[in-house]
Amino acid sequence: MLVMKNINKTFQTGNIQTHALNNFNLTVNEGDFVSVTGPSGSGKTTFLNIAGLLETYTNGEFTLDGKDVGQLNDNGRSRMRNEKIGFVFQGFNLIPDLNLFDNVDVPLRYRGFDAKERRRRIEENLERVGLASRMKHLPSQLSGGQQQRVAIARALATEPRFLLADEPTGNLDSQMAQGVMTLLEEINQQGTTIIMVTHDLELAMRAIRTIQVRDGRVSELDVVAEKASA
Ligand SMILES: Nc1ncnc2c1ncn2[C@@H]1O[C@H](COP(=O)(O)OP(=O)(O)OP(=O)(O)O)[C@@H](O)[C@H]1O
Repeated sequence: MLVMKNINKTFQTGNIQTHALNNFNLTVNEGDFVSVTGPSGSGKTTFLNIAGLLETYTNGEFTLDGKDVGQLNDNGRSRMRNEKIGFVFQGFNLIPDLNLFDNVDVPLRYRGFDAKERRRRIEENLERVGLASRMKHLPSQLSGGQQQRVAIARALATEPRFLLADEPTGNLDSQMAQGVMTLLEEINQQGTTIIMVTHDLELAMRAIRTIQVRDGRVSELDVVAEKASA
């Protein structure tokens, strides 16, 4: 469970202060699929980076699975991030010289799993995203949608509780975007909590909850959840 209470984030650039988050409040429960929409510059990526422990916040309360994130130092944050969080980005961020197997292996090597366990996780997760038969291919030999699937397999290989996705379909045409969204829904149904930033309202509305960020705060909550239970 992720709880943010009155989170503020101010960036200082020279003399200019930017209040990226202003008393941002959000609770994300285990098993949620939350989509985050809102205008450009409203604070969506800042929120996601704080939620994913990539960035610190200026003040407020943030607890992740009951742990007070504000009490953690850099090492503590990294450990928690490695343990609990997987990321998917708009640009896939695959390593071009490595085949799919080796791309998914990167975070597993980093985490120190033995070769047998790594192989099990790589095969299982490439299977999950429908690319088990392409393990020896390079990213450049795949479509954009397939590359994003590999990035999702890589994120899932460490078995994170939370999958955070920043515009995961932003580089994909509509059909591929729908396919990636369907995959994310399956992953969510299998138990991973997902938070996804997107400009695509149609995709956003497919999530269990849709929130809108405006001027660094949550302005509207649970449109879809209300609709679904109506
Ligand atoms: N490292 C930084 N230094 C200074 N200002 C920043 C930094 N990162 C973000 N900002 C500012 O914080 C505000 C929120 O940015 P953020 O990237 O979170 O918005 P966003 O909603 O994700 O936008 P977009 O939809 O365009 O990606 C913006 O005004 C942005 O310029």
